[in-house]
Amino acid sequence: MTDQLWAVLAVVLVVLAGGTAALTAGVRRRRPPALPEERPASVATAEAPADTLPPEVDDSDVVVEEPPAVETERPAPVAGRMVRLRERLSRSGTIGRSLLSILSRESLTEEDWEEIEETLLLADVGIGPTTELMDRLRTRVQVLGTKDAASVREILREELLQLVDPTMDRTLRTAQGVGDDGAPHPATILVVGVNGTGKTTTVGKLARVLVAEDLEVVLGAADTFRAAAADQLQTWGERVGVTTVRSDREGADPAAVAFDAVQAGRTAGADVVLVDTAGRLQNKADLMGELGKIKRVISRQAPVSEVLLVLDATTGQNGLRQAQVFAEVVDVTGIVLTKLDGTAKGGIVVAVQRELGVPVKLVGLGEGADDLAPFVAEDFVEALLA
Ligand SMILES: Nc1nc2c(ncn2[C@@H]2O[C@H](COP(=O)(O)OP(=O)(O)OP(=O)(O)O)[C@@H](O)[C@H]2O)c(=O)[nH]1
Repeated sequence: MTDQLWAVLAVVLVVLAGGTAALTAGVRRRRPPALPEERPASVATAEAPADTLPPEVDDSDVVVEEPPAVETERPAPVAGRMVRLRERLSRSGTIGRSLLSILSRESLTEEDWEEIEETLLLADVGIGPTTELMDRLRTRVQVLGTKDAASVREILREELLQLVDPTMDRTLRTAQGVGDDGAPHPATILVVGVNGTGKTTTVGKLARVLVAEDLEVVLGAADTFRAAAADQLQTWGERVGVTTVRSDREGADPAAVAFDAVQAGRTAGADVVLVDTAGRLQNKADLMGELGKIKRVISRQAPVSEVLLVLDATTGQNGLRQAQVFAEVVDVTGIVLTKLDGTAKGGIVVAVQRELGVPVKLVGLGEGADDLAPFVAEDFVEALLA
């Protein structure tokens, strides 16, 4: 009898213990969900000041890497870089030189015009701008009485310039702003684009452009997808005495790095915070989620001043499609066209501006540290005709 009693007791205990475990597991699984990112402004203010990290963002592994106290490089002056690097555009110049030689022929046949069209399309100018330019050239060449070389060149220069659009505002927004509390905050520049387009290199070169203009810069290595990208960026920064905010953990939250970079910039009284991002394109929703979150989190401390989209000029129409995806996801304010030194497809400048309605602000003209130039429409067209 006693044995039976003990057995019943044991069964009751086992059942009770199992029930408790199940309950505990249930509680663990039913933890309250993380706070939604988008909350009404009033609630967000009540729960956390605007300049603190949102609870869903963990920055415990983000570090601020001060540059070592060594002698730093002085980057090359920025003004006139496009003129100085003009010979790097010699391949792009094929388009200008070809057009010039065709237009200079005694009388132009339909075949000549077809050749002009082909030249423009091969240089990636795009169908719309090509048709437009041809119409204008036909009219102007007809009106032109004598066909001296100088007048043909001048007509072509004017028409190409109109296509590249010298009226677009290409200035980088690098001025500090003032917050609601009256405190200054740095300009923040988010750099987006597909991996391999030269994004990290561009952020490094852009830091040098800004340092050459005597601006205080902080870098944010929010491309946490590839740990080497942070090392690469830090090296760029160290060369010119610029601090890099980064995480050593691959896959760390990019928004946390971006937030801490802007915070470090504010604390240091920096003029500009440059944030490199990963921008993986395998899924538009992911991209939108990641870049949207980075932008929102940065905005808690300072509005995003610029979103620069880095595009590889050698990728032509494919690059253009990538650009469109990014433009649908974030408000791109400027384009950086890299590797323009290695391509005859300089017409992409026109095509991308037309497609996105956003100006090309900077161009990459080589692998050297100071081979990034502010884009000047007049200098570009002159280089095409040189
Ligand atoms: N010729 C030339 N090469 C360039 C230019 N800009 C970048 N590159 C090269 O392009 C390669 C890729 O550059 P990265 O900066 O590593 O590319 P990324 O887009 O940052 O790639 P992830 O870091 O993987 O995102 C490097 O070898 C650069 O030197 C340019 O304007 N001209």
